[in-house]
Amino acid sequence: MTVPPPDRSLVRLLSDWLPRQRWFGGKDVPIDELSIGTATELRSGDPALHHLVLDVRQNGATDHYQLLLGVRRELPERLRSCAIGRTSGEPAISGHVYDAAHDPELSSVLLDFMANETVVGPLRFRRAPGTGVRTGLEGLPTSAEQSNTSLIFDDAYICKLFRRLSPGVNPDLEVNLALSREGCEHIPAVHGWIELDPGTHGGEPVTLALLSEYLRTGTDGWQLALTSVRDWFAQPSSPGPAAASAADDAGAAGGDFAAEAERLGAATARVHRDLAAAFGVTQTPPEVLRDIVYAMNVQLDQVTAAVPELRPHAHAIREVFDQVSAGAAALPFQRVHGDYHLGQVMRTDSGWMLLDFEGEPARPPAERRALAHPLRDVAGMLRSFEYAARFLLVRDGGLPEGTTDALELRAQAWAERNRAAFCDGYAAAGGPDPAAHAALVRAFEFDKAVYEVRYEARNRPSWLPVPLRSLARLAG
Ligand SMILES: Nc1ncnc2c1ncn2[C@@H]1O[C@H](COP(=O)(O)OP(=O)(O)O)[C@@H](O)[C@H]1O
Ligand SMILES: O=P(O)(O)O[C@H]1O[C@H](CO)[C@@H](O[C@H]2O[C@H](CO)[C@@H](O)[C@H](O)[C@H]2O)[C@H](O)[C@H]1O
Repeated sequence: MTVPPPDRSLVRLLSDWLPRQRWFGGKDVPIDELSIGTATELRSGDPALHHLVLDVRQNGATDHYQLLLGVRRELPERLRSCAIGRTSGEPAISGHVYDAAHDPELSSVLLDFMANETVVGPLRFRRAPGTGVRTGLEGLPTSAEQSNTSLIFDDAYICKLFRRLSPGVNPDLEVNLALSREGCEHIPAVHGWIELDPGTHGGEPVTLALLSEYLRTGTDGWQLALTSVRDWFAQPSSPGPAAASAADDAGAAGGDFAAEAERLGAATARVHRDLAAAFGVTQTPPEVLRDIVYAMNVQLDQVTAAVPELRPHAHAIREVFDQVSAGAAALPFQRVHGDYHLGQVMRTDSGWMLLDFEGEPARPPAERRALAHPLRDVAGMLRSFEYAARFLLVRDGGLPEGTTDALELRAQAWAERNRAAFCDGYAAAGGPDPAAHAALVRAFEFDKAVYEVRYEARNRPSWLPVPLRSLARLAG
């Protein structure tokens, strides 16, 4: 017999539960105070559904997280894994409370409200102009490890609930709507969104969720790339000098990804073209690039202080940054993806689709929407080819003794071949040629790798060797 959990106040339960969630951004800092900013009842009865905005104070700053809170008198077995606890003394929210994103009976309310453009308290449910939203569908969260939580409704829609809320319109919604207006073929259609009226605080509505077309025929770029790397690792070794034969054979191996990488490069260039058309291009003076390099150095200092394993590479990284600063010139800046990697793209029947224009989750909102050089995205994807190639080498504590060196060479060959194919596709489709801006791309790559070191140290410590190993190689 299971012993029922003790009754506790909702705020105390949430303070215990929140730091254990993958999407919680402040895991490495203790919570000083948690309070409920807004609570909106979306459905009464048993089960009931409440929308909460949690104000979480850490290190003197307050972040806002949203939570769909389910409340039931009895918690069925299938919902135990998302239990938060049992509340007492809260007349409005009393009973077993849990993360209702995992409860299809409750998540269907979101779709119904978007279809009908319902307004409940400060919450506004919106339908995208010229589209419909089917009702009565139940949503279940994807199994993907994410910074947000996405619910799939009957293979028709995917609804991304932004967990950490930023002020104003979320760039993912803003960019997707703008690209739709440009007729961009490389994004899924937007069907609706949910926003929070800022009320007496003024300002723009805060985006809470984005409802998009579910790409039924889509396969995640990361999974496709990993399959290709696995095939490549499984090929029998070739005779001849190891490095040369590895590089030559990366093309001949089964599951070659290079043609896909090239098409992905072309799709990326076309999305950059549409972003430029939608938001404009600004010629920035050299000082802007020097400011960016300054910010790269600040991040490097912070991450080096927090993650000692980065220290041996810091000097070499700084030299790459300084080189760009010294040769800074005027450059065309525009809106970009901002957190571009293989997990953000899907291969469908009709080609590559780009997802998640939210920018890097750890960066402040203003930085995420800032104009940037499009090669910053290119560098992000180049890092991702490195990640895919190296992931199998460090997974589960690494490979057996003796196998690592040969596979390192193979991993490197796979990464090089696909990085080159991606850059060729990008330049051929009209993007700025990465080869002609090699120093800039290298600096962007190093900056991204430093970001990844912090990201992995905070979120997936067992992955930390992936960016560290490629930094060791890139930094020489
Ligand atoms: N429109 C879509 N159709 C099918 N799957 C999708 C769609 N959008 C996202 N996904 C899946 O969900 C995952 C995470 O989506 P993403 O927008 O990147 O969320 P997050 O910001 O939380 O990382 C993607 O890697 C993809 O597997
Ligand atoms: O997709 P998110 O917006 O949540 O982005 C964050 O998480 C990513 C991992 O899920 C992280 O990406 C890093 O790991 C990927 C493999 O899982 C790899 O393809 C990327 O190149 C690497 O940067 C991303 O940095 C982070 O912001």
